[in-house]
Amino acid sequence: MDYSTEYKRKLLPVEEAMKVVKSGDLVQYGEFVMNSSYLDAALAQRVDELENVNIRTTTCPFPPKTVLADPERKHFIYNDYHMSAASRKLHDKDLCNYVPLTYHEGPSFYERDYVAADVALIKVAPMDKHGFFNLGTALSLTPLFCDTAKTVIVEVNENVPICLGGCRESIHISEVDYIVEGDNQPMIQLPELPISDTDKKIASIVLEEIEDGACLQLGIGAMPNAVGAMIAQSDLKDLGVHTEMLVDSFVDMYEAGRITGRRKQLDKCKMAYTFAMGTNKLYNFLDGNPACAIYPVDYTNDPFIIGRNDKVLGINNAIEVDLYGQVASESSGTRHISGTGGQLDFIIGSYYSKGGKGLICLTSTFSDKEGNLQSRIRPTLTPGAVVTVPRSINFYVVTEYGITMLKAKSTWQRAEALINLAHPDLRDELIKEAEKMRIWVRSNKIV
Ligand SMILES: CC(=O)SCCNC(=O)CCNC(=O)[C@H](O)C(C)(C)COP(=O)(O)OP(=O)(O)OC[C@H]1O[C@@H](n2cnc3c(N)ncnc32)[C@H](O)[C@@H]1OP(=O)(O)O
Ligand SMILES: CCCC(=O)O
Repeated sequence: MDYSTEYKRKLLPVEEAMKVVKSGDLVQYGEFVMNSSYLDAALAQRVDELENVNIRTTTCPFPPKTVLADPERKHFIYNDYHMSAASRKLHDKDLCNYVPLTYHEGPSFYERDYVAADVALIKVAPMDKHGFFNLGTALSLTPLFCDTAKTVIVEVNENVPICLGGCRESIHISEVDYIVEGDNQPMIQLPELPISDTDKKIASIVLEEIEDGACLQLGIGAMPNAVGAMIAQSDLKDLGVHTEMLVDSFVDMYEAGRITGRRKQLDKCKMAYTFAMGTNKLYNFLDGNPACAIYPVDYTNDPFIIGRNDKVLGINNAIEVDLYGQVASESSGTRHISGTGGQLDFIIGSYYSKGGKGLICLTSTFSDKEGNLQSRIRPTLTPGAVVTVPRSINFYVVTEYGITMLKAKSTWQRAEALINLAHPDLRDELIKEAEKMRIWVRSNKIV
């Protein structure tokens, strides 16, 4: 079948396409690096004509022009399911709302009609001969935006890599209302983060936990990248990947021969993921590569699906952990930092996995804005901090001073184990605080 007539019929100049948006609408942007700055800039041109337009995204890496054009928030109200550094800065200035999300539940928000977009603005690769536009590096919740929006507008960009997948990695022209040909901006690249000596120390402790045939999930930040770099140089065999986010270090591990996926129970020989963010090294690797399979997040992050692979090793970062074992990864006190994302999904999923381990990794200290060294292992979480992983679900905690497994430990055993992961100079203070909090049973008091 020839789709070129339909393509021409649906093709609009960007200014015309943006006229679809009305005051009071909910406009759903794409996700992660698949956000379209081209469509956003065109919508921003209409700032004075529109009122009370809600925009939703997931981890948009740039500050949208719609938001910058409206510092009083009279026209556009911006919402993010998970703060990027750019969203965090906007949130600090009251220009971005956070929408709490346990990541694998995201698609169900739309399936259950808790939220429905009026207009979806989605960046895609050029149409193939079968009439499909590939959705590129972010599947996540995007198919549900397209299913539920009253109007779907796609921006075609020739630089979007074709990400092959397990399901719904493309949208068909019959499901698209309007097509805009964009400015073919290159893919947004995230700089590789510098890896500190402490990150390397933590990574070396994590490496000890990884066996041949393990199935990896790496979170965001320098430390998971350090783990990836060390694995690439190790002699580990037949590692698998079932992750939320695919980053550059997976390419290094694959090219070094560490990843084959042969021992996976699901998606054998494929790296399963729901979004990718990194540099062109990653995007070039993904393009048309059958070794990778992108899926919606209600597959990759469903704890029961995660648990069907054996030896799942989830490696994620946190902001602080208290002596009860509660993990705060999304806020520092009342300051919102990021989001729950898939952290809880992977801690729970790794526990369901035969031989699985869910690791919360953090440096033992943090320098505050005044340059004072603060312990990230704290008696209680900073007031206002949001709990990302409850104590009953937390599994392993790692700092540069070691690793501990919390399951089946009493409250005093947990506190003792966690104090042993704190910076040695800060341990006495933690012991005193634990005593005040009466965490110890008298006979087990630390002396
Ligand atoms: C994409 C994925 O991660 S997939 C994995 C599953 N999802 C998750 O784990 C989600 C929850 N986790 C996260 O969001 C991240 O891992 C984080 C926030 C815990 C750490 O991420 P990193 O990129 O290493 O954080 P980074 O060191 O850049 O700090 C981010 C911000 O938090 C602030 N921050 C970090 N630690 C602290 C602290 N102890 N006290 C106060 N502020 C802190 C930093 O100053 C920075 O703010 P800024 O941008 O204003 O300077
Ligand atoms: C949107 C989810 C991103 C994360 O898990 O960090």
